[in-house]
This record gives sequence, structure tokens and C-alpha cells, in this order.
Amino acid sequence: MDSLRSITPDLLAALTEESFVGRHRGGLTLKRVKTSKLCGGSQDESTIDRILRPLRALIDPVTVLDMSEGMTREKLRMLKRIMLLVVSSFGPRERACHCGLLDRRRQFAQRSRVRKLQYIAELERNAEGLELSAQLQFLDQQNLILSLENKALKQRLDCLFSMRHWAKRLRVFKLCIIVNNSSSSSSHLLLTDAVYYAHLTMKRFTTEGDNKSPTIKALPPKGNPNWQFPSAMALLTYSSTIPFSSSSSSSSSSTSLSSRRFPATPFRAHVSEPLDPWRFRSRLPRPHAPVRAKATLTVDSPATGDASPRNGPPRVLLEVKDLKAVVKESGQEILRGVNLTIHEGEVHAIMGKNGSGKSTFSKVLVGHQDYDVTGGSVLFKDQNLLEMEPEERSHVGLFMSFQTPVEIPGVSNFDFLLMAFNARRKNHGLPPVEPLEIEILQQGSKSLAQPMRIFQSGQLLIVKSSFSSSSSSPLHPLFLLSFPILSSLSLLTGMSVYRVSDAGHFYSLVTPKVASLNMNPKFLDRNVNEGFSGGEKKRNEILQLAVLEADLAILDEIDSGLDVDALQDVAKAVNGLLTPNNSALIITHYQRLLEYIIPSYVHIMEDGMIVKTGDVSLAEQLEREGYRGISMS
Ligand SMILES: Nc1ncnc2c1ncn2[C@@H]1O[C@H](COP(=O)(O)OP(=O)(O)OP(=O)(O)O)[C@@H](O)[C@H]1O
Repeated sequence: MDSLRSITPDLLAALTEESFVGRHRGGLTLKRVKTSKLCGGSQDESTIDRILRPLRALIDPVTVLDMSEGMTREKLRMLKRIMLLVVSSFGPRERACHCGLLDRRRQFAQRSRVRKLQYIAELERNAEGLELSAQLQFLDQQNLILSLENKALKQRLDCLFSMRHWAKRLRVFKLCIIVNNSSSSSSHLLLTDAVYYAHLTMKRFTTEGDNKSPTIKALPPKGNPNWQFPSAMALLTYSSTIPFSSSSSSSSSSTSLSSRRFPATPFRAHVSEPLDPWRFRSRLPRPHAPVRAKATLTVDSPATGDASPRNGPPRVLLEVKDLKAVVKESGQEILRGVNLTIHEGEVHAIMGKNGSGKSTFSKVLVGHQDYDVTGGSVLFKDQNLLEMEPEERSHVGLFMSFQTPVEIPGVSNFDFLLMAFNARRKNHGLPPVEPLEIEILQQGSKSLAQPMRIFQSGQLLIVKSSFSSSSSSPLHPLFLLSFPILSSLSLLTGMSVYRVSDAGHFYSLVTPKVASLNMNPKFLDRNVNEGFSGGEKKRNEILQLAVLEADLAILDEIDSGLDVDALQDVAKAVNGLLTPNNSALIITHYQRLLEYIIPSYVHIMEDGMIVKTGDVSLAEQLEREGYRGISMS
């Protein structure tokens, strides 16, 4: 508000001149003005800065990074400070739920807020003609990064307008907009969006009307009767274009940003917030100081299941009685009275023709949003499962591997597993586990461009540290060499040398599981299921199960798309996870999987009900004779 008070009458007068270009955006009129008009013809940077500083403060919540000329050291520096990739905002709900990702709500957002976030992602997807490439990444509860690459104005407005609705709830105060379009007019549009967003979040405006055609009304700041909405807005628009206009006029700025491009503008000023990425990515070395994690935890599993049998008869893990469910949207009844009881230590297989309701049954058990339960009961470890939210179901020990595992862009497998693992530990009152312990042995002259993953634990290794604009490629260790050689190399190349220890850390828990599944450790560093082959996705599902050690694993067609070797690997891994205290519910079409994972019971589902139950010989019969050969009575 103070900054608004500093707008001088001269500036306001300049802004009301007819020469301004008006632009209408959903009821909001923006105008452009010339630098010379605002600053009395002065081209002197310090004068411009003095005049515009108060205005720049108004758009503090917004960072704009122009990526049209690629990544530079300066941009990277800014990104590194704000880009705490904690959770993908619109990671598919089901996957997130089952791995307890959403349990981070206390840290990041209330459940309702997360839902809101998902709603927005959907809204973006559904906006007319919008091929979703607006990436909204939820960094933490106060930071967002929104990449609106080459979006048309309307699409950007849709996004921004929808953001307005929940930004307040999320208490987001900071937004980073990445501009990938090099044209100055687009940059201008993006910047006006940024201003628009900043004002909305700062509650300078109210809106009326529906989402499609909102009308923005100005709320004059207290104590400033002279303030006029269009004028001030135009001024802000102007001031926000400074970094871009200076760069576009500069012919020499072909590959990197000069310091002029990020002068003492709000864009730089506000990223100096005391954000600490290392707090979140504690496996990363701080660039300038050796780090050694203090805590060395014993990685004990949060899961209740262990290999030793409990005293007494096996307890009932899951009890489903007369379960009925319909498709939420259409009301079509799919489950028409399922009954099933699973004890600890048992493996149940459900087989059945296509469309008989097997997947629906498993999805209803984990609380999939597409279905409504219309009758019956489900007790899991004596608790009413139907009353629990999906993520709670995960916490009490239910895990589901989906038929089509979902991809979670922007979240590495390792991070995902760690988050899910720690979410479960938290739920069990256990402290979080650190990923790795990293010590910098020799700091290279270059700083790390991006987060890295280190696979060779307990070894000396060298890490590439050049800048790279292909953001998704992780940095891999290049060599495994002795320290003197590494040291010389480091001096020569500017690379850094680290010693990594994983003892007692999450890494030491996850790597044997990766090995047992014959997975390449590099999969840990890739985004969850992104670009994975069908078989790799299935293995990855089992890796998640192995890390989370659920009490009841529901495996929906884990054999589909697996080659013979992969099938054996997966089956071996599942068998290795089975203890007298946990159980598995396997949905499959083929008996071959059940040759490797021997079920205690085989059920046949038909038309939304379990119509026959037998032992493994039932699956064999099915293989020989098909469903026609089996009497369902
Ligand atoms: N969300 C939904 N919307 C509409 N129909 C649905 C939905 N979910 C399930 N169905 C319908 O319910 C029936 C059972 O589907 P489900 O996927 O549970 O069968 P399935 O036994 O797992 O089949 P398959 O062996 O082919 O995987 C099908 O007719 C399916 O089209």
C-alpha cells in the first residue's frame, strides 16, 4: 500500500493520456505507456529505478524468468532458490493416495486444498483447445511455478483466473512464471498476467460474474483516494516489462542474460526470500559448505508386518460383506454383492471374464473416486475401510498396484518412494528417514546445475556440474576413480567430488529392493513411470510395494505386459514380501502367474459377484477348459 501512495500525480496524469494502448482482459483494462513518459524522458537507470521502485514492489509475488534464450547461470540461480520440487500438483490422485503422498497435507496443504489443486489441473486440461502444457507445480505451501509455454492469452487467463480461487486458500504468495516465448509482445502479455495474478492474490481486486467472463473491480487502497485502477495497472504493466524490453533491444544477448536483464527489479528482489531448498532435498550437497547429515537413522519399516507369525490363529485382515457399488457418474451398478474374507498370510486370486468387475472391486477397496458404495461393509484390520479417505487406507496398510500405472511428471521415483515411506513413518509416529549422507570432498569451480542422484554409494565419485538446459536429464556420476585422480580431474574440469554414504539412510533401504527386482538403479532417478515400458512400470509398482510393505497388497494384473523373465522377477519379489502377517489379493487372467505365486484361494468373479471359490486347481481348470468348462453354481 505504501508503494501505491508513492505514485505521483504526474505519473497518474501520464497514464491517462490517450496515446496509451488499451487492452481488454476479462473486464480488466490494461494500458501500456512509454518509459520516457513515466520517467520524464530520462533513460538513466537509477532515475527509472527510483521512480518505479515502489511500483515494482507491488508485483513482488511474481518472478518472471524468460527462458526464450535458454538457461543461464543467473536464471538457474534464481530457479534453484525457488524450485523446490516437492510434489507434482496434479499427480494422479489415485497413485498419490496409495503411496501416502497426499498425507503431506499437513506440511503442504489441507486435503481440500489439494483437491482444489487437482480441480485446477483438470480445468486446465479441459479448457477449450488447450493441449495441456501449462505446468503447475506445487512446490511447497508458499511457492508455485507455472510454466505457460506459448499459451494463447485466453488459456493463460483461464489458468490464472482459476488460480485466483485457491491461491488464497493455499496462501501462495509467490509465483514463478517461466516465459518460453521470445516475442516481446508475448513477454508483455505474460508479464501483464503476472501483474494480474499478483494483484489478485494481494486482494487489490474483487471479481464479479462467472468464471468465463469475470469482471474485475478495483479496491482502492486505504488512504489513497487518488489511486485509479486502470492507471495504476498500466503503470505496473509498464514497470514489469523493463527486464524484457532491455533485453529485446540488446542484440548481444543471444545466449545469456546480461546483468541488465535482471537488474534490481522485483524479479530478483523477491527470490531472496529465505527459502532453503536443501531443507527439502537434503541429499544434495550445499554448494559451498561440506555437509554431513547429523542424524543416522536405523531404517525400520513403518509397516506392521514382519516375518514372525503372531500367536494364535491368523486374524482376519479384510472382511467384505455384500459389497455393492455403482459408477458415480452414471449410477450403473457394477458390484452386486461381493463377499470375501482374507486372513493374514493368505494369497487370494480373483479371476473372471473381461468386464466382470474385478478392477472395480479393487478400486472400490482403495476408495477410488469414480465409484459410490451403495451397500455392504468392508472391514480392514477391524476398521471400517469405507469411512476412510483413500490416503488413510494407504496408511493403515492397503496398497494397490494399478492395471495401468500412472505417470507423475516432475517427481522422481526416489523422491516419491521417500515421500511415501516417510509419510507412512510419520503416520506411525516415527521420524523421517534421510535419503543420503553426502560430503563434498572437493568443491569444483562450477556450481551444480541441477539436483543429482548418486548411485554408487560409499564410493568416491565425480559429478557432472555443467549447466544444462535439458532440465529432465539427471546428473549421473561419470567415473568411479580414486580420489587423487578425481581430485586432479576436478581441478582440470571444474567438477566437484563427493563422498556418499548411505548407511542407515533411505538409499540403503531402497537399493536392495531395486536389485531384487532386477531393476536398473537409474530408474530411481527417473520420474515416476514417465517413459517406462509396460514391464518397467509393473516392476516399479512392486518396488513401491516393497518399500511400503503393506499389510494387504492388491495387485491388479501385474502380469500383463511382462516377459517371462520379468514375470519371474516380479513374482519372486512378491513372494519375498509375503510374510505370515500380510496378504495379497491378486487379480489376473492367467494361471501362469499363479504358478509362481501360489494362491491359498482362487475366486471367480462374474457380473459383480464372486460366484465360485476354490484352490489353485480352479485356476488350472480354467486354463484348460475356459470359463465355459466351469460350473458357476
Ligand atoms: N468408471 C467407469 N465408468 C463406466 N463404466 C465403468 C467404470 N468402471 C467400470 N466400468 C464398467 O464396469 C464393468 C467392470 O469393469 P472392470 O474394469 O471392473 O472389469 P474387469 O473385470 O476388471 O475387466 P478386465 O478383466 O477387462 O480388466 C465394465 O463393463 C466397465 O465398463
